[in-house]
Amino acid sequence: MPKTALDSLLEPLRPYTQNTRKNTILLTSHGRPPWYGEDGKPLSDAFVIAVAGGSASGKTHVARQIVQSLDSVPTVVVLSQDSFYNRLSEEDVKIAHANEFDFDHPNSIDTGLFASCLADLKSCKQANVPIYSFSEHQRLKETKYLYGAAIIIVEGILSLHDPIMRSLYDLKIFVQCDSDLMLARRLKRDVKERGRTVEGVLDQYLRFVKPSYDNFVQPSSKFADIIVPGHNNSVAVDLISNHLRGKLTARSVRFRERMANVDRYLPLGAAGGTVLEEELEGPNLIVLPRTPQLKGIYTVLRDRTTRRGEFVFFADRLANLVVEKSMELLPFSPISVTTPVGVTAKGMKLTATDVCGVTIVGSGGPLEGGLSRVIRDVRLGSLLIQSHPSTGEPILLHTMLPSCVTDRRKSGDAWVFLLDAQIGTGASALMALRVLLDHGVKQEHIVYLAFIVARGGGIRVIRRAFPDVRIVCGALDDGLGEGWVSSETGERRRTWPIEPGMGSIGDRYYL
Ligand SMILES: Nc1ncnc2c1ncn2[C@@H]1O[C@H](COP(=O)(O)OP(=O)(O)O)[C@@H](O)[C@H]1O
Ligand SMILES: Nc1ccn([C@@H]2O[C@H](COP(=O)(O)O)[C@@H](O)[C@H]2O)c(=O)n1
Repeated sequence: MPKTALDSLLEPLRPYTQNTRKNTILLTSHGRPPWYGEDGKPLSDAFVIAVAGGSASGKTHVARQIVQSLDSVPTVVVLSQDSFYNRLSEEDVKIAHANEFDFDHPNSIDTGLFASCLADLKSCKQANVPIYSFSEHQRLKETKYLYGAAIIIVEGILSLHDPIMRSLYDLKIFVQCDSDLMLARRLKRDVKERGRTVEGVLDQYLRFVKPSYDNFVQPSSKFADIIVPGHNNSVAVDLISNHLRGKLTARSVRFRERMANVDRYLPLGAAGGTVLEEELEGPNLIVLPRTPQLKGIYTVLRDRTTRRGEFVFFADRLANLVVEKSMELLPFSPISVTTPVGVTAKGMKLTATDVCGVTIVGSGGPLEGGLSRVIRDVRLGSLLIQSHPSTGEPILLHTMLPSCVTDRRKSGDAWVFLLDAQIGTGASALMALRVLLDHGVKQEHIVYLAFIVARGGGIRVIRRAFPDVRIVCGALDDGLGEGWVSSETGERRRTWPIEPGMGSIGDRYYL
């Protein structure tokens, strides 16, 4: 297949986005296009496929083949039932080591946790999935953070057994394999990969694996939409992959252009521009006061002849001002301190504990220094959002978020400064905000920091979609122009630069 501009963009990220552990595979193949509408709400759930079948029937093989043949679609996650074995007591671990524990009975699975992780991933939220060790017969302490799947493949012997799990699937597959072949494969695999002896494997097979297969696994095949053979199944996998591709194409959205031209379809109302101004100047859009000092900074930054060193100096000054202004939005409480002369002085202390910054890579960088200068040791994360070379739509290529955001127990209390130098069409901003909300961060705990926000355009869409998000910016610019750019491969696409603007702030700051 010829290499596209997007392939080149993704190449350096490959090692970070592929995890081929048996338990969970996260494969971010070609970036994630918008998964929500202009109202900011998710448009559709992730597509969930269940692959059931006996032990060593080839479920993982089928799941991996599907992942491989879907290399051109956004994000595919394989979620294995193995990750959800119940936590065992010390006593039960000993029983398991003596080959006396029944890991094939439905009661051995923490179905509640399995279903809630799957429901979260399906509804586009993150999940912290357990990691299982077959040699220790136990869940490890660490969990695997998963987020952003467009397709989820659930794989496990009992994945079609439970009715709640079944209600979460969009496509149900059963891998039908000859019993002798399954036993032969299992013997080979368990001795080689799971540290078992031949006698142990045969004993476990006769006592637990085979009875469970007959009582629970095979009967669950009646719920399957498709029965796939356990060998020579490449034709079946091709058919399934084509079906999935069709489903995803039907779900793709394009709306950067609509956001850029929002004023044409979102009427301003009878009073002309009045509605626009009201929409802009609500209490949650805070613009720095236009002092001569601030105007001076903007003059240098807007001037195309300003050299890089000077640009960086003034951008850093502006970053400090924007960050300090945004600090007013955090919760403080009164405290007293004793001064060096022994007198009590009343003061204020920041009460929010989990405060972090999330940078939109490239554009948000200049604000990152400002945040680090104002909040000592602030935790920082990043989102890599780029424009697709041919459609121009934002695509989410990588997320690296601070633990207070990725951990569901903390994200509801976290305060996040989203750092992005400018909001133009607002398409990337909408995506970044959706990512934070998917993680459970509250709208009212998000402060979007920008040097420039363009009037009209996407800011109106963002304010309508997420009215409680606070936006702090240095200036409101006139609006958006129209232009064209060419990618490395010669693909031409439309752009909407902010006017008067500062050009590409990230490029001028870093290059
Ligand atoms: N279609 C197939 N053709 C050849 N070998 C296969 C096929 N499916 C599975 N295998 C082999 O069988 C073994 C068990 O397969 P796996 O997919 O891990 O089973 P399961 O996940 O159902 O336990 C592996 O060594 C795998 O390479
Ligand atoms: N500690 C454990 C847990 C599970 N098993 C066996 O794994 C089989 C399911 O995994 P597959 O990859 O084969 O689907 C199941 O049949 C359990 O007997 C185990 O041996 N030890």
